[in-house]
Amino acid sequence: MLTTTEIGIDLGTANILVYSKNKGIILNEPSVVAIDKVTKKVLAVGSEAKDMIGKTPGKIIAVRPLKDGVIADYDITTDMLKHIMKIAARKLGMSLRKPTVVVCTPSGATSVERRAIQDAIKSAGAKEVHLIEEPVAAAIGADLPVDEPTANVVVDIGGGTTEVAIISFGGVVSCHSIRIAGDQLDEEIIQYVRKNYNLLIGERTAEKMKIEIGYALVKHEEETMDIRGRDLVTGLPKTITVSSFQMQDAMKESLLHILEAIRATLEDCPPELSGDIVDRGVILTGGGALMKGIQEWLSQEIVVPVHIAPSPLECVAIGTGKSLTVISKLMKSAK
Ligand SMILES: Nc1ncnc2c1ncn2[C@@H]1O[C@H](COP(=O)(O)OP(=O)(O)OP(=O)(O)O)[C@@H](O)[C@H]1O
Repeated sequence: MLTTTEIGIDLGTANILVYSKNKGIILNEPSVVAIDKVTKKVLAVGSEAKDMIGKTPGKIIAVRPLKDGVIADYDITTDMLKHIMKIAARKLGMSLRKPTVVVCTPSGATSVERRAIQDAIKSAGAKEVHLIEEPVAAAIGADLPVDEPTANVVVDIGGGTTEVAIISFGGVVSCHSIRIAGDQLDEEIIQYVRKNYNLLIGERTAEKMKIEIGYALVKHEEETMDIRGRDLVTGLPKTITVSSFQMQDAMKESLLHILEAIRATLEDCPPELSGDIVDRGVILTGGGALMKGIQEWLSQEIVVPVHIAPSPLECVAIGTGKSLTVISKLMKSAK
Protein backbone atom coordinates (compact mmCIF):
# COMPACT_ATOMS: atom_id res chain seq x y z
CA MET A 1 0.00 0.00 0.00
CA LEU A 2 1.35 3.44 -0.83
CA THR A 3 1.07 5.89 1.97
CA THR A 4 2.41 9.26 3.01
CA THR A 5 4.35 9.06 6.23
CA GLU A 6 6.58 11.01 8.56
CA ILE A 7 10.13 10.19 9.57
CA GLY A 8 12.96 11.85 11.47
CA ILE A 9 16.52 11.61 10.14
CA ASP A 10 19.74 12.19 12.06
CA LEU A 11 22.03 12.87 9.10
CA GLY A 12 25.28 12.58 11.04
CA THR A 13 28.89 12.80 9.92
CA ALA A 14 29.55 9.33 11.36
CA ASN A 15 26.11 7.69 11.49
CA ILE A 16 22.73 8.09 9.86
CA LEU A 17 19.64 7.10 11.84
CA VAL A 18 15.98 7.04 10.86
CA TYR A 19 13.16 7.29 13.38
CA SER A 20 9.51 6.56 12.69
CA LYS A 21 6.76 7.77 14.99
CA ASN A 22 5.25 4.32 15.42
CA LYS A 23 8.30 2.06 15.31
CA GLY A 24 11.07 4.12 16.92
CA ILE A 25 14.61 3.79 15.43
CA ILE A 26 14.22 1.74 12.24
CA LEU A 27 17.68 2.25 10.77
CA ASN A 28 21.14 2.98 12.15
CA GLU A 29 24.04 2.81 9.68
CA PRO A 30 27.45 4.46 9.27
CA SER A 31 27.29 7.43 6.85
CA VAL A 32 29.52 5.72 4.30
CA VAL A 33 28.97 4.98 0.61
CA ALA A 34 31.03 2.66 -1.62
CA ILE A 35 31.02 3.72 -5.26
CA ASP A 36 32.44 2.47 -8.51
CA LYS A 37 34.75 5.25 -9.69
CA VAL A 38 34.19 4.45 -13.35
CA THR A 39 30.41 3.96 -13.53
CA LYS A 40 29.69 6.20 -10.48
CA LYS A 41 27.27 3.48 -9.35
CA VAL A 42 26.59 3.08 -5.63
CA LEU A 43 27.76 -0.40 -4.64
CA ALA A 44 27.04 -0.37 -0.93
CA VAL A 45 25.79 1.93 1.81
CA GLY A 46 26.25 1.82 5.59
CA SER A 47 28.20 -0.87 7.46
CA GLU A 48 28.87 -2.87 4.31
CA ALA A 49 30.51 0.23 2.79
CA LYS A 50 32.31 1.12 6.06
CA ASP A 51 33.99 -2.29 6.05
CA MET A 52 35.50 -1.33 2.70
CA ILE A 53 37.21 1.90 3.94
CA GLY A 54 40.91 1.77 3.22
CA LYS A 55 40.63 -1.76 1.81
CA THR A 56 39.09 -1.31 -1.64
CA PRO A 57 40.73 -1.98 -5.02
CA GLY A 58 41.44 1.12 -7.15
CA LYS A 59 38.12 0.97 -9.00
CA ILE A 60 35.99 1.16 -5.86
CA ILE A 61 36.09 4.00 -3.34
CA ALA A 62 34.45 4.14 0.08
CA VAL A 63 33.58 7.74 0.97
CA ARG A 64 31.94 9.63 3.79
CA PRO A 65 29.86 12.29 2.04
CA LEU A 66 29.37 14.43 5.17
CA LYS A 67 32.07 16.38 6.94
CA ASP A 68 31.76 18.46 10.09
CA GLY A 69 28.03 17.76 10.23
CA VAL A 70 27.33 19.21 6.77
CA ILE A 71 27.31 17.93 3.21
CA ALA A 72 30.75 17.69 1.61
CA ASP A 73 29.59 15.83 -1.52
CA TYR A 74 26.04 16.67 -2.57
CA ASP A 75 25.50 13.96 -5.23
CA ILE A 76 26.81 11.12 -3.09
CA THR A 77 24.76 12.33 -0.10
CA THR A 78 21.62 12.30 -2.26
CA ASP A 79 22.41 8.78 -3.49
CA MET A 80 23.02 7.65 0.08
CA LEU A 81 19.72 9.18 1.21
CA LYS A 82 17.83 7.46 -1.63
CA HIS A 83 19.23 4.11 -0.49
CA ILE A 84 18.47 4.90 3.15
CA MET A 85 14.86 5.88 2.32
CA LYS A 86 14.42 2.60 0.39
CA ILE A 87 15.69 0.54 3.32
CA ALA A 88 13.51 2.56 5.73
CA ALA A 89 10.45 1.87 3.56
CA ARG A 90 11.24 -1.86 3.58
CA LYS A 91 11.59 -1.80 7.37
CA LEU A 92 8.27 0.02 7.67
CA GLY A 93 6.71 -2.60 5.39
CA MET A 94 5.38 -0.08 2.94
CA SER A 95 6.36 2.23 0.12
CA LEU A 96 7.68 5.40 1.60
CA ARG A 97 5.96 7.71 -0.84
CA LYS A 98 6.85 11.36 -0.44
CA PRO A 99 7.41 11.33 3.32
CA THR A 100 7.52 14.39 5.53
CA VAL A 101 11.02 14.47 6.99
CA VAL A 102 12.48 16.28 9.99
CA VAL A 103 16.26 16.40 9.79
CA CYS A 104 18.81 17.91 12.15
CA THR A 105 21.51 20.43 11.24
CA PRO A 106 24.46 21.59 13.33
CA SER A 107 23.60 24.91 14.98
CA GLY A 108 26.75 26.38 13.45
CA ALA A 109 25.73 25.46 9.87
CA THR A 110 25.48 28.35 7.42
CA SER A 111 22.25 29.07 5.52
CA VAL A 112 23.82 27.58 2.38
CA GLU A 113 24.73 24.39 4.26
CA ARG A 114 21.20 24.14 5.70
CA ARG A 115 19.71 24.65 2.25
CA ALA A 116 21.92 21.89 0.84
CA ILE A 117 20.66 19.42 3.48
CA GLN A 118 17.04 20.39 2.75
CA ASP A 119 17.53 20.06 -1.03
CA ALA A 120 19.33 16.70 -0.75
CA ILE A 121 16.47 15.22 1.27
CA LYS A 122 13.92 16.58 -1.23
CA SER A 123 15.92 15.12 -4.14
CA ALA A 124 15.91 11.78 -2.32
CA GLY A 125 12.09 11.83 -2.45
CA ALA A 126 10.71 13.79 0.52
CA LYS A 127 7.56 15.87 0.13
CA GLU A 128 8.32 18.27 2.94
CA VAL A 129 11.52 18.85 4.90
CA HIS A 130 11.72 20.53 8.30
CA LEU A 131 15.03 21.39 9.92
CA ILE A 132 15.76 21.19 13.62
CA GLU A 133 18.95 22.27 15.37
CA GLU A 134 20.97 19.29 16.56
CA PRO A 135 21.24 20.28 20.26
CA VAL A 136 17.48 20.90 20.46
CA ALA A 137 16.84 17.46 18.95
CA ALA A 138 19.37 15.94 21.36
CA ALA A 139 17.63 17.57 24.33
CA ILE A 140 14.18 16.35 23.20
CA GLY A 141 15.64 12.88 22.59
CA ALA A 142 17.19 12.85 26.06
CA ASP A 143 13.72 13.61 27.49
CA LEU A 144 14.70 16.97 28.95
CA PRO A 145 11.82 19.34 29.77
CA VAL A 146 12.74 21.74 26.95
CA ASP A 147 9.38 23.55 27.08
CA GLU A 148 9.80 24.57 30.71
CA PRO A 149 11.45 27.82 31.81
CA THR A 150 14.47 26.03 33.22
CA ALA A 151 18.00 25.63 31.87
CA ASN A 152 18.64 22.36 30.03
CA VAL A 153 22.31 22.09 29.07
CA VAL A 154 23.17 19.65 26.31
CA VAL A 155 26.68 18.73 25.13
CA ASP A 156 26.44 16.65 21.95
CA ILE A 157 29.83 15.24 20.91
CA GLY A 158 29.36 13.65 17.50
CA GLY A 159 31.71 12.66 14.69
CA GLY A 160 32.14 16.05 13.01
CA THR A 161 30.82 18.61 15.48
CA THR A 162 30.44 19.26 19.17
CA GLU A 163 27.34 21.25 19.98
CA VAL A 164 26.82 22.85 23.36
CA ALA A 165 23.52 24.57 24.06
CA ILE A 166 21.42 25.90 26.90
CA ILE A 167 17.75 25.39 26.06
CA SER A 168 14.89 26.92 28.01
CA PHE A 169 11.21 27.53 27.15
CA GLY A 170 11.56 25.68 23.84
CA GLY A 171 14.38 27.90 22.53
CA VAL A 172 18.17 28.09 22.50
CA VAL A 173 19.40 30.64 25.07
CA SER A 174 23.09 30.20 24.37
CA CYS A 175 24.96 27.91 22.03
CA HIS A 176 28.44 27.08 20.74
CA SER A 177 29.15 24.72 17.87
CA ILE A 178 32.71 23.67 17.05
CA ARG A 179 33.98 21.45 14.27
CA ILE A 180 36.01 19.36 16.67
CA ALA A 181 34.63 15.97 17.72
CA GLY A 182 35.22 12.23 17.22
CA ASP A 183 36.76 12.49 13.72
CA GLN A 184 39.29 15.06 14.90
CA LEU A 185 40.26 12.81 17.82
CA ASP A 186 40.84 9.96 15.32
CA GLU A 187 43.00 12.26 13.19
CA GLU A 188 45.05 13.28 16.21
CA ILE A 189 45.65 9.64 17.09
CA ILE A 190 46.86 8.97 13.51
CA GLN A 191 49.26 11.93 13.73
CA TYR A 192 50.51 10.90 17.19
CA VAL A 193 51.33 7.35 16.07
CA ARG A 194 52.97 8.67 12.91
CA LYS A 195 55.11 11.18 14.78
CA ASN A 196 56.12 8.98 17.69
CA TYR A 197 56.42 5.59 15.99
CA ASN A 198 56.86 6.38 12.28
CA LEU A 199 53.86 4.14 11.77
CA LEU A 200 51.01 4.81 9.39
CA ILE A 201 47.61 3.63 10.64
CA GLY A 202 44.16 3.95 9.07
CA GLU A 203 41.02 5.77 10.29
CA ARG A 204 39.37 2.58 11.45
CA THR A 205 42.34 1.55 13.61
CA ALA A 206 42.47 5.05 15.14
CA GLU A 207 38.74 4.93 15.94
CA LYS A 208 39.13 1.48 17.51
CA MET A 209 42.00 2.76 19.68
CA LYS A 210 39.91 5.76 20.76
CA ILE A 211 36.96 3.56 21.72
CA GLU A 212 38.98 0.86 23.45
CA ILE A 213 41.74 2.74 25.29
CA GLY A 214 40.90 6.44 24.82
CA TYR A 215 40.47 8.14 28.21
CA ALA A 216 39.42 11.75 28.71
CA LEU A 217 40.52 11.63 32.34
CA VAL A 218 44.27 11.84 33.00
CA LYS A 219 44.08 9.70 36.17
CA HIS A 220 43.01 6.19 35.30
CA GLU A 221 44.20 2.61 35.39
CA GLU A 222 46.56 2.14 32.45
CA GLU A 223 45.36 -0.03 29.56
CA THR A 224 47.33 -1.08 26.48
CA MET A 225 46.49 -2.20 22.97
CA ASP A 226 48.48 -3.78 20.14
CA ILE A 227 48.01 -2.03 16.82
CA ARG A 228 49.21 -2.71 13.32
CA GLY A 229 50.20 -0.35 10.55
CA ARG A 230 52.83 0.32 7.91
CA ASP A 231 56.32 1.33 9.02
CA LEU A 232 57.15 4.58 7.22
CA VAL A 233 60.87 3.81 7.20
CA THR A 234 60.92 0.19 6.03
CA GLY A 235 57.54 0.19 4.29
CA LEU A 236 56.75 -3.11 6.02
CA PRO A 237 53.83 -4.04 8.28
CA LYS A 238 54.62 -3.58 11.98
CA THR A 239 52.87 -4.11 15.34
CA ILE A 240 53.34 -1.74 18.29
CA THR A 241 51.80 -1.48 21.76
CA VAL A 242 50.14 1.81 22.70
CA SER A 243 49.03 2.78 26.22
CA SER A 244 45.94 4.69 27.31
CA PHE A 245 48.18 7.43 28.78
CA GLN A 246 49.65 8.04 25.33
CA MET A 247 46.13 8.17 23.91
CA GLN A 248 45.12 10.78 26.47
CA ASP A 249 48.18 12.79 25.46
CA ALA A 250 47.30 12.48 21.76
CA MET A 251 43.71 13.65 22.28
CA LYS A 252 44.23 16.32 24.95
CA GLU A 253 44.27 19.38 22.63
CA SER A 254 40.89 18.55 21.09
CA LEU A 255 39.40 17.61 24.44
CA LEU A 256 40.46 21.03 25.76
CA HIS A 257 38.73 22.73 22.81
CA ILE A 258 35.54 20.86 23.69
CA LEU A 259 35.91 21.96 27.31
CA GLU A 260 36.40 25.58 26.17
CA ALA A 261 33.16 25.44 24.14
CA ILE A 262 31.29 24.18 27.21
CA ARG A 263 32.81 26.89 29.42
CA ALA A 264 32.01 29.61 26.89
CA THR A 265 28.37 28.49 26.69
CA LEU A 266 28.01 28.39 30.47
CA GLU A 267 29.57 31.86 30.73
CA ASP A 268 26.90 33.21 28.36
CA CYS A 269 24.12 31.85 30.57
CA PRO A 270 21.73 34.44 32.01
CA PRO A 271 22.22 34.55 35.82
CA GLU A 272 18.60 33.52 36.48
CA LEU A 273 19.26 30.21 34.76
CA SER A 274 22.67 29.55 36.34
CA GLY A 275 21.08 28.14 39.50
CA ASP A 276 19.26 25.51 37.42
CA ILE A 277 22.56 24.38 35.92
CA VAL A 278 24.12 23.91 39.35
CA ASP A 279 21.10 21.79 40.38
CA ARG A 280 20.35 19.90 37.18
CA GLY A 281 23.80 19.73 35.61
CA VAL A 282 24.79 19.03 32.04
CA ILE A 283 23.69 16.11 29.86
CA LEU A 284 26.08 14.43 27.42
CA THR A 285 24.82 12.98 24.13
CA GLY A 286 26.43 11.74 20.88
CA GLY A 287 29.06 9.01 20.52
CA GLY A 288 31.64 11.11 22.41
CA ALA A 289 29.52 10.73 25.56
CA LEU A 290 30.66 7.09 25.61
CA MET A 291 34.36 7.97 25.88
CA LYS A 292 35.97 6.48 28.96
CA GLY A 293 36.31 8.95 31.85
CA ILE A 294 34.57 11.85 30.06
CA GLN A 295 31.84 12.21 32.68
CA GLU A 296 34.31 12.39 35.58
CA TRP A 297 36.71 14.67 33.70
CA LEU A 298 34.06 17.20 32.68
CA SER A 299 32.41 17.31 36.10
CA GLN A 300 35.81 18.00 37.68
CA GLU A 301 36.53 20.78 35.20
CA ILE A 302 33.19 22.62 35.15
CA VAL A 303 32.22 21.79 38.73
CA VAL A 304 28.59 20.95 37.97
CA PRO A 305 27.03 17.48 37.75
CA VAL A 306 27.48 15.76 34.38
CA HIS A 307 25.07 13.02 33.26
CA ILE A 308 25.17 10.71 30.25
CA ALA A 309 21.90 10.43 28.29
CA PRO A 310 20.33 6.94 28.32
CA SER A 311 21.01 6.23 24.60
CA PRO A 312 23.60 8.86 23.64
CA LEU A 313 24.03 7.65 20.04
CA GLU A 314 20.28 7.69 19.40
CA CYS A 315 19.24 10.90 21.18
CA VAL A 316 19.32 13.20 18.14
CA ALA A 317 17.34 10.76 15.96
CA ILE A 318 14.75 10.21 18.71
CA GLY A 319 14.51 13.98 19.17
CA THR A 320 14.02 14.68 15.44
CA GLY A 321 11.30 12.01 15.37
CA LYS A 322 9.55 13.27 18.48
CA SER A 323 9.60 16.83 17.15
CA LEU A 324 7.41 15.54 14.29
CA THR A 325 4.47 15.47 16.68
CA VAL A 326 5.00 19.13 17.48
CA ILE A 327 5.29 20.01 13.78
CA SER A 328 2.14 18.00 12.90
CA LYS A 329 0.24 19.87 15.62
CA LEU A 330 1.48 23.22 14.29
CA MET A 331 0.50 22.28 10.72
CA LYS A 332 -2.97 21.19 11.83
CA SER A 333 -3.56 24.36 13.82
CA ALA A 334 -2.39 26.45 10.84
CA LYS A 335 -5.04 24.85 8.55
N1 LIG B 1 32.71 4.27 23.10
C1 LIG B 1 33.10 5.34 22.42
N2 LIG B 1 34.12 6.10 22.89
C2 LIG B 1 34.54 7.20 22.21
N3 LIG B 1 33.99 7.62 21.05
C3 LIG B 1 32.97 6.90 20.55
C4 LIG B 1 32.46 5.74 21.19
N4 LIG B 1 31.46 5.22 20.44
C5 LIG B 1 31.34 6.03 19.37
N5 LIG B 1 32.24 7.03 19.42
C6 LIG B 1 32.48 8.11 18.43
O1 LIG B 1 31.32 8.89 18.30
C7 LIG B 1 31.29 9.47 16.99
C8 LIG B 1 29.93 9.23 16.37
O2 LIG B 1 28.97 9.80 17.17
P1 LIG B 1 27.54 10.22 16.59
O3 LIG B 1 26.91 9.06 15.90
O4 LIG B 1 26.79 10.86 17.70
O5 LIG B 1 27.99 11.30 15.51
P2 LIG B 1 27.19 11.89 14.28
O6 LIG B 1 25.82 12.28 14.74
O7 LIG B 1 27.25 10.98 13.13
O8 LIG B 1 28.09 13.17 13.98
P3 LIG B 1 27.70 14.73 13.90
O9 LIG B 1 26.67 14.96 14.95
O10 LIG B 1 28.97 15.43 14.19
O11 LIG B 1 27.26 14.93 12.51
C9 LIG B 1 32.39 8.78 16.18
O12 LIG B 1 33.50 9.65 16.09
C10 LIG B 1 32.72 7.57 17.03
O13 LIG B 1 34.07 7.16 16.87
